[in-house]
Amino acid sequence: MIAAVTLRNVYKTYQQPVVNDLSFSIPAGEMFGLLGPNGAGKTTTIRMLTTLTRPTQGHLEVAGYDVVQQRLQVKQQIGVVLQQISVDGDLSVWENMEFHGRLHHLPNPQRQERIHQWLEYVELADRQQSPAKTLSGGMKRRLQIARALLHQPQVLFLDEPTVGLDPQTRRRIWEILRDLNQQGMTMLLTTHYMEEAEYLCDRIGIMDGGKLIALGTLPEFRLKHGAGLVMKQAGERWDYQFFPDLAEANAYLDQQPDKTGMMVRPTNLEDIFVELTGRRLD
Ligand SMILES: Nc1ncnc2c1ncn2[C@@H]1O[C@H](COP(=O)(O)OP(=O)(O)OP(=O)(O)O)[C@@H](O)[C@H]1O
Repeated sequence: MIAAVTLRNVYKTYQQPVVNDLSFSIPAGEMFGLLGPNGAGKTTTIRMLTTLTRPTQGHLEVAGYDVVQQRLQVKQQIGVVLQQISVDGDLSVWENMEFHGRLHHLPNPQRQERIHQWLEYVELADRQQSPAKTLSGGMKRRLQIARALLHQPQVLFLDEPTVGLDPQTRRRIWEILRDLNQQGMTMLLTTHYMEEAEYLCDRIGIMDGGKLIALGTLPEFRLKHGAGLVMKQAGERWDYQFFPDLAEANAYLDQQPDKTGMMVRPTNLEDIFVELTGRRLD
């Protein structure tokens, strides 16, 4: 399998290391999620991969190009959806697309065709003349996604794509991302929503304090840490006990003479994060 994204021993240091010896790769076609709490180093990792900031040390490759030595080629191969909504509010939806298309030197009539195609795809065709500032948060995010796809990138980077959106709008964005991935788009997204990583991502890298502390699929994590969980309320906090599966967790609960404040449920990513770090994601 060809790697679409590779990081080898990557560091970024400001006053202190914020990305600390990061190594992983993403095969072409994969939807990869970087999960971690605020300040874990996820945005900095995306900023390095998308040429927005240089690594202090280490090797980064995207679509076969060296991110430091071949910035221009990398920029042509990537689409980027940043956390801050970066559409120009005074320009219309169409003009935002047009501006991006011209930046990427897309010739006409191809540029017009693609703008039509992607605005249809994200269901913004009927708003193409509206100033972008009049769009809802979810629509602006969809415009960012359409714009990022205009020059047909091989890899799409999304930093917290659904942060601040209501659950219904979040679902809509998830469907778009999933569909794009099914069409073959490689994606790296960062999130601190465990449901987002669970729902969307083939593989998940868990980051904390600039380091990758776990890497795998959710079933792999469950196999390693236990797929069944018994939670027991202990005053203000909950004690967690992991079991290989739900049946064993239930069997354990059945044996307890006093089941007050105890419950059984399947293990999720947040539980695994807590198990690994002793803290919650938020
Ligand atoms: N330009 C900068 N100068 C100094 N420190 C920075 C800079 N950019 C980021 N940091 C620090 O690096 C650390 C990691 O930040 P980063 O934004 O990568 O984390 P994150 O996991 O993406 O969190 P969030 O979800 O809040 O964006 C933080 O402590 C942040 O304050």
